[in-house]
Amino acid sequence: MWRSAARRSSLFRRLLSSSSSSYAPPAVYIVNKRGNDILNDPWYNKDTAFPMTERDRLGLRGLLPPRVTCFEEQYERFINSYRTLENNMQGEPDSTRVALAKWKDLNRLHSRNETLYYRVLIDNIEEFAPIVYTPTVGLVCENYSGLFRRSRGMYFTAKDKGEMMSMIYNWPADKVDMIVVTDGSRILGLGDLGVQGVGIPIGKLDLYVAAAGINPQKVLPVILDVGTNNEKLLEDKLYLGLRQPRLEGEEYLAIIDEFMEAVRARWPKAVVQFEDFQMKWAFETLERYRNRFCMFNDDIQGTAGVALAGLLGAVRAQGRPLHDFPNQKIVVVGAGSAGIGVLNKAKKATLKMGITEEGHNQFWVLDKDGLITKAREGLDPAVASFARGSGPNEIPDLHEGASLVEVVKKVKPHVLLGLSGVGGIFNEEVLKAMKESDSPRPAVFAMSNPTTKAECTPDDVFKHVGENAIFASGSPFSNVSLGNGKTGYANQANNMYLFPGIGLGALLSGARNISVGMLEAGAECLASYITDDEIKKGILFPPVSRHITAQVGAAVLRAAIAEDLAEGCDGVGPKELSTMSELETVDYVTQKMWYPVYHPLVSKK
Ligand SMILES: NC(=O)c1ccc[n+]([C@@H]2O[C@H](COP(=O)([O-])OP(=O)(O)OC[C@H]3O[C@@H](n4cnc5c(N)ncnc54)[C@H](O)[C@@H]3O)[C@@H](O)[C@H]2O)c1
Ligand SMILES: O=C(O)C[C@H](O)C(=O)O
Ligand SMILES: [Mg+2]
Repeated sequence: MWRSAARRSSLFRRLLSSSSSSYAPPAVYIVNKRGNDILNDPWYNKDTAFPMTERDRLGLRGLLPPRVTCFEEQYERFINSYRTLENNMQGEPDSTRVALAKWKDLNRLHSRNETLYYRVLIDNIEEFAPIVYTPTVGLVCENYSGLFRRSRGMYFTAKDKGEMMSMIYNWPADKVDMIVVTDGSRILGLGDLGVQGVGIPIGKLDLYVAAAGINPQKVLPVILDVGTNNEKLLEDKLYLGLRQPRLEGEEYLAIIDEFMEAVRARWPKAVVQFEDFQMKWAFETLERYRNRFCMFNDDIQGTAGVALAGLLGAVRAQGRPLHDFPNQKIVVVGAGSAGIGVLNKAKKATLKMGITEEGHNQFWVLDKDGLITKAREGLDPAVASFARGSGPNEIPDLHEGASLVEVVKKVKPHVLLGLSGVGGIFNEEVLKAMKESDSPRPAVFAMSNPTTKAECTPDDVFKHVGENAIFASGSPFSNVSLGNGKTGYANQANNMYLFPGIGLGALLSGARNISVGMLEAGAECLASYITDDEIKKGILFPPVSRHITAQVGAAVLRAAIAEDLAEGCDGVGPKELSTMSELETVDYVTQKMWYPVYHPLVSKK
């Protein structure tokens, strides 16, 4: 039913005032503990910022140094000590040591005082994302068993079959909104890291808190330890996971099924993000659960939306209209879960622009065996519609298994996109061949993570392809100075621009499941976020922030409403959500974001 604008905005104000706004005075928290138990709980701990009245109320008098400091002083103290650490490590030749030292410093704060930790992270997200997330998180996973100090998240293993329904109640929080789960089988481009892969859900959820304002009390990192096929880990005496080969087939699926059912039983409205599953299980689990649970696979679906935004940006950067996209020649290196996800999404965009299923002809796909053609033995059905044939539209001599350099030389692509997990594969010869691209602004996307697995660096691209090139990578690199005050932009093309907004939009809509339309709405929002001026400079993506997440989240939420998938959240039903204008939805999503401030504490005892 139509409502007047005035009624609508009064309803909207009411909804906002009932939400946990960052601008409202902080609510009082009732605490079930006293004394040291509070200081040892990072959620409640304020360190030296407990006021004297609270120290009296909570049995803290005498347990802390006498001077009460304010939040700002604590913040400054942390940042200063972090800067000292940085200075002390300057000149250290081993960059691994430096990265791990920074990660440990942040991790210690995370374990001690969550309010301070998340404020530091939110305020300095560009500086700290590379430490708590890609690329340092890769290093952390590789060394996890040695670095382990304090458990974070839940571990469900092959030995827990039949127990998960009760185990899930061991998690202390009553409500969980966001779960990121991995089986550790394909951690970034580092392969099977078994139980050590738990670092990935932890890092992804840190971004959920920082960029999407999900309450850290309501996030749950999960590792499903079904064994590992990594021989080195199996022989490592420090390894903390099950020492057995990975479960396969029905045995494997039974574990994942049981976990999903346990989640549904305790938190039926939680959003579950699948992360870093090896290709076969990534696709199989997505198909198995996408219509039954509110879940998505970030590597397939999140990456696809980010890559498509980048591909459309590359069209705009040439001064071409978007409907020119089907004429762009795109070479994709890597036909795994991420590569196939990107190809399917890009093909869908082409079909939307009026190209027929038989008529699309813009992709050349390579995997570890070279160019994929219809002559490939045992052609994977997932890649079949991208396999090159031998018709009149084909470039002669581009045979099955052709090498990357041959393909680039003959195709002269507009875009070269890597999701191969092979560091340096876009070598000098390949990049020099890209210089002959048919595009005036050849684009190179080296999307593999972490940094050591990037297909090339921005320095190589601006040197060998030319200053007009466009560059994006999965892990962060610094911009390149091209002389004469000109900058070569090193964009970061990482699914971190989308997954926080997808999860947030799905959560606030209370969606039954995450549809293609919801994902498309998020991706379209990201693609239109950058202005023409920025695109002309070669800037394809915005810095990750709450602003972009709120926009993406609102787009996802509205799509859920439009598709009648929304059931509402926190007492705000689909009807109320559907009366909000686009702008009001963005405001609503922003206001629902958790923001770290100290709350007055009152003891229950
Ligand atoms: N930037 C992002 O947002 C993002 C998102 C998802 C994945 N990734 C990265 O993409 C990489 C691949 O992920 P995935 O899930 O698709 O892995 P995957 O194991 O499923 O697929 C890897 C693919 O690369 C191919 N490959 C291996 N060696 C090759 C070579 N020498 N030449 C050409 N192709 C080769 C394999 O045959 C396979 O098709 C990882 O490094 C991952 O970190 C990045
Ligand atoms: O984790 C990332 O940084 C991106 C992506 O999900 C990956 O698997 O590489
Ligand atoms: Mg991933």
